[in-house]
Amino acid sequence: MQLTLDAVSHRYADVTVLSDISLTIPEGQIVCIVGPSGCGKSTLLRFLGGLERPDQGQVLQNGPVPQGCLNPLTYVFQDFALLPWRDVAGNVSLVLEDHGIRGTKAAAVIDDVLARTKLSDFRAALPKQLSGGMKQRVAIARALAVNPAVMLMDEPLSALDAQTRELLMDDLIALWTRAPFTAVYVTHNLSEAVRLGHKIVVLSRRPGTIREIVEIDIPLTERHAGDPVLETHQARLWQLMREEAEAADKELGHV
Ligand SMILES: Nc1ncnc2c1ncn2[C@@H]1O[C@H](COP(=O)(O)OP(=O)(O)OP(=O)(O)O)[C@@H](O)[C@H]1O
Repeated sequence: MQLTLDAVSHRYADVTVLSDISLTIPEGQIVCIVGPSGCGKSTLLRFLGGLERPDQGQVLQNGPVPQGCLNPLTYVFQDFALLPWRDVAGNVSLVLEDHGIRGTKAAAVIDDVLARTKLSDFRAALPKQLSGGMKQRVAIARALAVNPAVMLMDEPLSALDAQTRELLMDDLIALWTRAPFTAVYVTHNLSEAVRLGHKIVVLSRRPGTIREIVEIDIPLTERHAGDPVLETHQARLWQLMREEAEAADKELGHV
């Protein structure tokens, strides 16, 4: 399934948050969204997920959902959002129970997603026994269990330390390579964006408009830290972000 934002604008009271955003999220691609704090990235994600509706413009879903899809638009949050009293398998099972899937059918899905996220040996662990990286793996396993059409990821790695982030990025790339998924991935971290994004959308300061879309056509498996092409892309993104931050700073200086 492909998602399209068509001329989306939105205000909260007297604050215009987003202005005239038109964007396509193609099936099988990871689209990263970067931009200064408060420019409307999470708001955009809520519109894409149908949690809120924009004042103007539309969010369109085109094409069929994957076979066996239980929840077409599934979120992965920064804070993992796991139930502390349920073990790893129980947290994944919850989303299946919501759809009436139990017993051997549920067990097969749980086994599959835990294997894909390297959690098979931790199925009986409680969240408090897991590191941050492992908790986020559980959240990703839970998202995969519903076989979503699009994963909406709101800064999924930003609560993790740098080494864990690297490992999780490798895991996401391995998951995508095995079975390409569609994702919208909000991040502040430009090195994450150039490692994971097929397309990187740079939003301006509030009201968020599309400043530039950077496409990177290097296969995800060939993107390595320190790659000069990726560093050039990252430098370009930083230049754009810096201009926005400086402009925001100057505006505040005039208040
Ligand atoms: N429900 C709401 N009611 C009123 N204002 C809101 C609401 N949700 C968001 N805002 C405002 O809209 C603006 C954009 O918020 P949003 O969280 O989408 O930005 P963001 O780019 O994700 O920010 P950050 O990078 O800091 O996470 C902010 O000024 C925020 O205060």
